[in-house]
Amino acid sequence: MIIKEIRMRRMEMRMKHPFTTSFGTMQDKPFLLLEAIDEEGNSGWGESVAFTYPWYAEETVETNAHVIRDILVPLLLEKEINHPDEVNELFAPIRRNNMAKAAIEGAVWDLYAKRNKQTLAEALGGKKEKIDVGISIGIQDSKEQMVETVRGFIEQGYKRIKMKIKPGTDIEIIRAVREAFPDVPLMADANSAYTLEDIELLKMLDDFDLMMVEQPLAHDDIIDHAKLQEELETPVCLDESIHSLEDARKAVELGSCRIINVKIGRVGGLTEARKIHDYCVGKGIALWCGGMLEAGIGRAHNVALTTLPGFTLPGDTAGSDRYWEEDIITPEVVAVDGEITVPSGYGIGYEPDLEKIKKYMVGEEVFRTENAQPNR
Ligand SMILES: O=C(O)CCC(=O)C1=CC=C[C@@H](O)[C@@H]1C(=O)O
Ligand SMILES: [Mg+2]
Repeated sequence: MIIKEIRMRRMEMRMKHPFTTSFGTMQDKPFLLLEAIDEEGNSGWGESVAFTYPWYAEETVETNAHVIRDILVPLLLEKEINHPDEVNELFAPIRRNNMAKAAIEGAVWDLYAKRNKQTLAEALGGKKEKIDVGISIGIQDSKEQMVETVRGFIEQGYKRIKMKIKPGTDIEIIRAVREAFPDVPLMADANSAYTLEDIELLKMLDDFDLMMVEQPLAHDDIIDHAKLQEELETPVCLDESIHSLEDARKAVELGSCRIINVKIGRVGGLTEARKIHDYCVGKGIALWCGGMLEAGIGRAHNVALTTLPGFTLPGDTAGSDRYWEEDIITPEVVAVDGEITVPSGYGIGYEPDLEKIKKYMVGEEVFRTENAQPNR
């Protein structure tokens, strides 16, 4: 296939509820939607997960727009692509900027699967027809509010509860939830809010039978996490520290984690995510698919990735209705009793809703050969 045109739409959507982590709170979500169009006029769709502020990673909507427009599009337009893995190779000379790369690469994966009359899950090698999903709950105003919020999601059938924690909002709130729900699969995500000086506090997490503690230490660390994992019974799960297969290999060899949260945008795309999957399966490292508060296109990619066999733990891909009054795909992603049925439609399997996309679009750039930016 030849990519003849790439459309980059700037979107602005507002989540139903604010989402608070150890970094802060967000509710408005500007993001970029990517559409890749081939020589036959077929379209594939991808979504950038970069936020407007570089608190989770170094990328932003603006850095993504620049790198996509000025660097990645010129590398891809008019190229003969036989398999989406070639996009990963084409982009390899560009350092990092993984969320920008993943947004475009995801559109090519969707296009490839559609041309091959496959679901994206099949194109990736996934076999599951349903995926188990959990829910990620932001920091709440009180432990009572957290307990009630958790109760609501347990009643909806979500298979695992992920709570955000930070110093001062950790042990007591986990204790309250564990006492209220002794058997619920429970985990905590610290988003790097602690250091090894907090090791005595972190060891207290072992009292609550957590599935894991996610990224307790620095966002770019694997050394201190290895020291922490030696002291902790609770499995450490890495998120922000893992940007590539190489990062995963080093973390596993050092013993920095027993679980990895794979996010397509953080690792640079589905090809790299699949490499991490294949490596971790061989090493007995459990995987789950993290979320970045995606709209429907990104959510659809997460569903497809989670069909791979090594994704053995419920991820953060909740239903569209958890985030949006209305999503930009039809049908929306629906979780029933903590399960999402993998769509049977070709590619991502959900139809981009062009009316809704237009409604939330605030800008668009169209790249074709005659006006693609020169590669600086
Ligand atoms: O519901 C989701 O999409 C998961 C949201 C979530 O937990 C996160 C999104 C983005 C950054 C973090 O705060 C956090 C995570 O680290 O997984
Ligand atoms: Mg995380």
